[in-house]
Amino acid sequence: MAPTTTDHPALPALDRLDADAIGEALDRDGIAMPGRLLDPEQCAEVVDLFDRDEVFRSTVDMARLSFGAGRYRYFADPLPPLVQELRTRLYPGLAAVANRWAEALGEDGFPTEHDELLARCAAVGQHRPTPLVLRYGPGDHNRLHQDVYGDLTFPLQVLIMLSTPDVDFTGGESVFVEQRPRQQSRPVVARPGLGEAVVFPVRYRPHRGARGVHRVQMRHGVSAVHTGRRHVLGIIFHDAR
Ligand SMILES: O=C(O)CCC(=O)C(=O)O
Ligand SMILES: [Fe+2]
Repeated sequence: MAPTTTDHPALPALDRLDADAIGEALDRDGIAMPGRLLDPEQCAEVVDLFDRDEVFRSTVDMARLSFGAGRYRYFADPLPPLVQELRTRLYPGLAAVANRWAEALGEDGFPTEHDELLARCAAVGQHRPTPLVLRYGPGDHNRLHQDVYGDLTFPLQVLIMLSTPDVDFTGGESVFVEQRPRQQSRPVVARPGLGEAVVFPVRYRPHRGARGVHRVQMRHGVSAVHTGRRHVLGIIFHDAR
């Protein structure tokens, strides 16, 4: 079992996360930026994993699938300890937000602990881990998409920037597009710094409008990297079919 203590020295920032503030930012802005979760050495550690074939279960050439351009790799089980700990410890606070959303939308809720979510995924045939690392070079980009991997979708995900914007790369903004019923799309752009996280909806979030609560759909992607290399760690909480 990976450590799940709340005082693990490797990730002190996780102890300071404020789930209420994250929920408020998501409701207001569509995304939340809770600050730096990984220090520069930890970012470098995850980037270095990218070239180690044995820690990944599969690799996607984004151009081949018309997803954009660049490469990403899904970690194999067991996840590297840092990734495992991020996924396990980020989950409970986000589950509180997810459950508030589920209630607003009249949907089924989610368990309070991540291992229980994984058990539910396994029960519907979703066994394969979804955390991934993405690498983009000049011209590479990621088309707007939603990270759905089966019937069971946990509604929030997290990306962590592993490179330093304007130093390691230029361009490559994280782009989010919201779609409300009968409205034009709303773009949101994030430029997380090294080690910083962005929390965002996988598919949609509830919004209370004049006619009651409705779903605001969201897709995310990345604008073209102009120069250098951009690495990102993606933490998706449900497993894949
Ligand atoms: O590279 C990014 O900023 C986004 C990566 C992505 O699609 C994800 O984390 O799900
Ligand atoms: Fe994604």
